[in-house]
Amino acid sequence: MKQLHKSSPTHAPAAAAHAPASKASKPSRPGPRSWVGYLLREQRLLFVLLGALIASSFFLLRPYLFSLSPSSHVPDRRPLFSFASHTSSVPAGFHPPPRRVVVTGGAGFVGSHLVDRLLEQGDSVIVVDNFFTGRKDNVAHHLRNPRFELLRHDVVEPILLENSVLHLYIIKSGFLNNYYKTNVMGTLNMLGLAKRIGARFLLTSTSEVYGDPLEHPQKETYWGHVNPIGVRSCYDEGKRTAETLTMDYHRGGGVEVRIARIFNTYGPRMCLDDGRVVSNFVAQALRRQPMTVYGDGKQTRSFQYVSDLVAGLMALMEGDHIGPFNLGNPGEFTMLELAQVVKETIDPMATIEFKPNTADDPHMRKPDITKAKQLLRWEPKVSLREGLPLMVKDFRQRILDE
Ligand SMILES: O=c1ccn([C@@H]2O[C@H](COP(=O)(O)OP(=O)(O)O[C@H]3OC[C@@H](O)[C@H](O)[C@H]3O)[C@@H](O)[C@H]2O)c(=O)[nH]1
Repeated sequence: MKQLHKSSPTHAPAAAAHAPASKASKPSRPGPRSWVGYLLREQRLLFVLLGALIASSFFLLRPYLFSLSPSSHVPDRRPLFSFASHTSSVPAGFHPPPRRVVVTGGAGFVGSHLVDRLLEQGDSVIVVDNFFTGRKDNVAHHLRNPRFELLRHDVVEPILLENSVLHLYIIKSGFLNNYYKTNVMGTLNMLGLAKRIGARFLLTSTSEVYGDPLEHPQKETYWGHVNPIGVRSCYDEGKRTAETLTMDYHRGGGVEVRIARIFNTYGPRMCLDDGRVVSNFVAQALRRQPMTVYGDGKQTRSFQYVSDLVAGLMALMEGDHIGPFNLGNPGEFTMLELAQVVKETIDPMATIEFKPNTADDPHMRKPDITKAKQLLRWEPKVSLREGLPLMVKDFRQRILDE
């Protein structure tokens, strides 16, 4: 622009010399031919084309320039999973820039399924995982995808990243000493990140917040029955604190948050040896070992297939409601009934073996999902008998590969 202005004085006398003649010989409104003549004289056409080129380059390059600029920390307040192009206010053909979603624990069982879904819908995903229980194999099929990044990092330490944050961490039993610290410090660090960059934050909480419930089935309004100093407290109290922190950052810090309370979930990619009941029974039956039933086996749980959970998490992120929402399958089974389903699915000759139960084990658990049905329009679709064979296929392959 400056160069164009600078060059104008050198041409000014020539332009002035032509002005009276054209005024005298032509009517006040110049016709098309005079415009053509005007443009062709003294390389004016060149300047017009140059101007058009600069303007169009600016608009074409603008999204890239903004995304590269370190000063572009403009809070992105649009929903994380935006279907904005479907709304009437957006011009047809316009596609919003894809989102960058951070999934902590994204190489884990649930996390990796969520990552599949996010990439499928066009988002870019940064997986942050410390690989304590997550496995590179779970996301290996994305390693060549330019919209996928994998970072080895423990969320207990702060991390500097940009754009949308989706917080998911699933930690297996066996790292009990780290539970509370990870739940609290990890949540705090990720909430800090979400606050700094104005991103939406999803906390994957758990049905464990209800403890050994005195209300059955459990509604989100139930405050729970938790032993604060018991062996499970590092997990259930850790998640309860994580919920508290999340609401605190929402109320005090204006962070846009969502909370899911996840009930027992199973499916392909579960850790073979995470100690959970479905993975234990399936792996034991496949290895022709007795299925270990803890206690009298009459305690109940409700088992949800992983694709149903992912659909619920997506609906929660896309929706306008903070939650908490119970995400689980209300189908309720005793552990003896579960053992029977596994037996029928894998091996009719499978046996069971009773073992002492762990302390404070909840006697029953079943989600009331009325709230999620009404507000998220979500409910699980896959029954235990439909979902279990899909998990067994994956487990059989991995056990064969051992
Ligand atoms: O081999 C086993 C393992 C477990 N069990 C029993 O199966 C029941 C379920 O135990 P799991 O360890 O699978 O799961 P829990 O219900 O204790 O916790 C689970 O609940 C909700 C999730 O958020 C948690 O991540 C998950 O650990 C318990 O009653 C347990 O005693 C067995 O009978 N045999």
